[in-house]
Formats: sequence, structure tokens, C-alpha cells
Amino acid sequence: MRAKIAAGNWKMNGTAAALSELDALAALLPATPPTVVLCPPAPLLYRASEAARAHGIAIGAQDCHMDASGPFTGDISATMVADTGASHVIVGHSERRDAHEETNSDVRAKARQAWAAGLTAIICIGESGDDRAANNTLDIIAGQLAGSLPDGATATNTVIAYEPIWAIGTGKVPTLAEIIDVHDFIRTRLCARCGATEGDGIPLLYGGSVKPDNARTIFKAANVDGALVGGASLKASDFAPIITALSQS
Ligand SMILES: O=C[C@H](O)COP(=O)(O)O
Repeated sequence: MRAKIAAGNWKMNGTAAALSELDALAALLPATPPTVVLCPPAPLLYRASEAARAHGIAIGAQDCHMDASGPFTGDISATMVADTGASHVIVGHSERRDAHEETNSDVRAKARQAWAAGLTAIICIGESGDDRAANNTLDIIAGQLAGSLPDGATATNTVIAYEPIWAIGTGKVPTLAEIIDVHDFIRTRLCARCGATEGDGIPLLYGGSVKPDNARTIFKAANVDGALVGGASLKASDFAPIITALSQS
């Protein structure tokens, strides 16, 4: 059975005071929670890892560099991420593909670095509103998947997050049928690329305006194994019901 994962991406929000949300979240978790991965800003990774250990919550970074080390002022390597106690790292989020002009090949290199450091890579893919309007969604997804996923992906070193860009932070969510279409497509491509065992075992997350009131519906899709949650992961009182909905799906 595939792992169910609720991942929270705090993006560039939160200072040390926000770590109280981690304790609050732990207190609200269901009896048998899915895997919960919280991805705070980089300066909080170490403290979050220390605080999360007792609660069985995993910590992830929001990015890592595509090289192992070197003259890259301000950047963070995958090894440094692992050294904080984190177990996951998001790579290829659309906000980085856009604002930092990251390409599929950059994302692939970052995922390789993540694996080399013993981290699970949460690889993000997703179409723009224009892509969807032009009926190009599956072509875009196929291209991003082929280009961003290194050879050697397994059910334990990789998570794929499908995040339609037009749904991020907008309150707009694809229909369940649209979510099912894309997730089924990704599953088929993963099985063709990685073999049936690994391809079927890689968790697929949906991301984009997941909230307590729509999570239960989204988790009905067979190939949706969880969510990558932005805004609603900032407050334990919002994130906990999403986690509970996943645990009951
Ligand atoms: O990484 C998370 C996604 O970008 C979703 O963000 P959102 O839940 O605020 O729409």
C-alpha cells in the first residue's frame, strides 16, 4: 500500500515563534496519522527538526542546490538540509521555476542531490492556466515528468506533487475529474518509466488551494495519496483537519 502524505509548505512565512504551531499540530493529529511533513523556511529547519522528532512529524526543506557544494552564496546544499535533521526536500516548485528560472534539468539535478544526501525529493510539476485553457495540460505534465525525474526513482526516494499553477493560492481548484485525469496519467507514466513496482509505489500529492472544506473530496481520487498544502498549513487548526481527512480516506 502506498504511503499517505500530508506535506505543509510554509513558503517564506514564519519565524521561530511560528514553531508553536508544530506543537499545536501534534496535539491535533488523529490517532493513526498519515506521514506528516512540514517544510518551514530554511532558518527554522534545525529547530523544527528538533521539535518535531518527539511528535513523529517529518521536516522538509523548500529547496536545495543542484550542486553538492561550492561558491554559491546564499544557497543550501542537500547535505546541509539533511544535516539539520530534515528528511525531505521540495524541488521544482512552480514559484522557483518561475522566479528563479529553474528548468527541468535543474530540478532533476536537485533531486539527484537530494537522493545522494539521503533525502526524499518531493518533485513538483503542474501546468499554467494558459496551458490548461489550450488543452495542453497532459503534454506539459509529460514533459515536466520526463525532464525533472532522474532515473532511479523509487517509492521511498521520490514523491510527485501535482500542482496546477493557476490553483496555487487562488482558491480555485480543478474538478475532481480533472484531478483524477492528471493523477492517473502521472501514475501510468511513472509505471512506464520506473517499472510497475516502483511506479505504483511513488506517492502522488495534489497541491493548490487545498483547504479543510475540500480535502475530503480531493482525497477520494484513487491516485491522490495526499496533499502539498501551502496557506492552510500555516495554522495547526487548518492543517489538522486536512490531515484527519487524509487519514480517513
Ligand atoms: O506548495 C504548496 C502549494 O503551492 C499550494 O499552495 P496553497 O495551498 O496556498 O494554494
